[in-house]
Amino acid sequence: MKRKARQVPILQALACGAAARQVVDLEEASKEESHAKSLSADAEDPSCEKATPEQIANAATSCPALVSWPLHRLPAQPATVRTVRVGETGRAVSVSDQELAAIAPVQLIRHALPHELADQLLDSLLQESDSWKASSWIVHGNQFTTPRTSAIYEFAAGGPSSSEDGFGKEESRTRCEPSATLDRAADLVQNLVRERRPFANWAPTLALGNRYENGRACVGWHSDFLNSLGPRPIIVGLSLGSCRRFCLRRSTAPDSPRDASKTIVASIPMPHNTVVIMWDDCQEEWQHSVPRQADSTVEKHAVAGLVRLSLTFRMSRPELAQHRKSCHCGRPSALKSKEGRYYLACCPMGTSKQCGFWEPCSWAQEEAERLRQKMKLEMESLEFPGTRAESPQYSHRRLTGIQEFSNSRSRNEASTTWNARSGNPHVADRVSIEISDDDT
Ligand SMILES: O=C(O)CCC(=O)C(=O)O
Ligand SMILES: [Fe+2]
Repeated sequence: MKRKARQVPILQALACGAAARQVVDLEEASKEESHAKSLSADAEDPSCEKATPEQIANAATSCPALVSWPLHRLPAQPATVRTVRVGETGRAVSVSDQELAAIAPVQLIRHALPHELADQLLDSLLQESDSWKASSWIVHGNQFTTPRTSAIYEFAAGGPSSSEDGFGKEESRTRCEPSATLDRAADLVQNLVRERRPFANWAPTLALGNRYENGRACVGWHSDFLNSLGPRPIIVGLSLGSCRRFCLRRSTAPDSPRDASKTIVASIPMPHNTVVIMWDDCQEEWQHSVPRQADSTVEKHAVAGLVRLSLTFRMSRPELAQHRKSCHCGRPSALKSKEGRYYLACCPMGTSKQCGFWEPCSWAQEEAERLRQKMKLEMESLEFPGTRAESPQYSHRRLTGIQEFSNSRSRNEASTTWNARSGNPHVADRVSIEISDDDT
């Protein structure tokens, strides 16, 4: 892969953390969610900035779900799956990585890279990330700074400028040269996707690095910009260093009217060298975040300590440049999606202000539909063990929520079945899913 070096802008990041299967009492799950809401914020939501270390510590103390999470507090042996129902507000269940793929359009890969490579990448990025910068933006006249630092690594020479991706020039995001180690990691990440979706022809052209110094560093609920990626992109996150939680929530009304008032929130501890592939419904229909955590709940890495680094690998599509459209303010507008509709909007960064530009984006709507049909045909032509619905990329559609999963078998049976499939289950292979009546 070729390299470039320069300054770039961007506004998002993602993350993940450790390992654990932990069931959270629903009442506490809701508390945790509301803490997540108040303590972590979207790149566009400055509230992420506001919590002080004391508030974080207090929140963790008053929220058992947060304090009971860390891996080192979990039993050494895999625990059994437990579901707690509290009133009618929802419930939380522990699920395996495979089960998660049946609920959300993501796939987790543990020990994703050869260990030496992951460790080497961590070592080099720990050093390089000293030069990474936080970004700032202005809302209602107030300046906010991201509670993490980041940088762009561009692999493909001649690809579209990151500025078209919301990584705008005016943000002066650090742009770094990918090392040979990162190039190799990018190639392997590409293979991980291609093994699962050969027809997607996915190849990362850039990676956004995020450094989370400690539990206060976070990224709030967001979906990634689609500008240069186009609709329904595949985005792959690699976690290095300490173990933080990577959260997903369904941001659109589910298909089934029965579930319309429900929100599914997955909280995924992701240890060093774990990959999450966000498949092509993920940016459109789900949001992700790396919420704040009390330092005492972050499982440290032997070398990185509390520091977590993430790289999100993305593929730009130069042919989409023709569709670029400027805001009233003259800067590139951002392509976004909400509830299945694509639109272009002003997305101020740096010191610029929101100009109010907004319009539906018909080409993206058509492109999304084209890609959906293409995938459907290609998935059908592939041979999966079992039915098409068994494919991880499709299986989440089969369920309107975890309730089908929960109802379809006894929870203990489910646990046994899935554990048996995944061999000797490790605590890292469990995630927690919450369903609440909270409206996103
Ligand atoms: O650090 C992470 O895993 C999340 C980063 C992220 O959401 C992003 O880069 O857009
Ligand atoms: Fe993101």
